Amino acid sequence: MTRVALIAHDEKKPDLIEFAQTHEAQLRTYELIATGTTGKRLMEGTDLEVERKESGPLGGDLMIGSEIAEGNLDGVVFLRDPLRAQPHEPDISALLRICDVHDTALATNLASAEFLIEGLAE
Ligand SMILES: O=C(CO)COP(=O)(O)O
Repeated sequence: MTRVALIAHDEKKPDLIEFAQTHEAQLRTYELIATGTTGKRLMEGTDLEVERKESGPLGGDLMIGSEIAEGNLDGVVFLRDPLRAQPHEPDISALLRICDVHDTALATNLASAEFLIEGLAE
């Protein structure tokens, strides 16, 4: 089954929830994983089942990166906050890097997330 990670920084969580609501039918056909707070908010805001990892600052980005390294993920939607520094910036860079190492589809804004979610359906 297609497996997709959904992650958003705090300022971008409302955008991700709205995106998930809009694409809920499509997302339901995927296995979903998320960092801790993002996963909680997704399950509160939609009827989607989401496997939750640790919160990002506590290692959640690295846990998702490790799934990529193991070949378990088909795509990542990661709505980063481009305007605020994050304390776990090295973990974020590691996740982005491992996506490129394994050629895993990665969307870091809503416009590309639309393509990713639709593209994986094909
Ligand atoms: O910090 C994050 C990604 O870098 C997201 O973590 P949360 O989903 O726990 O807020």
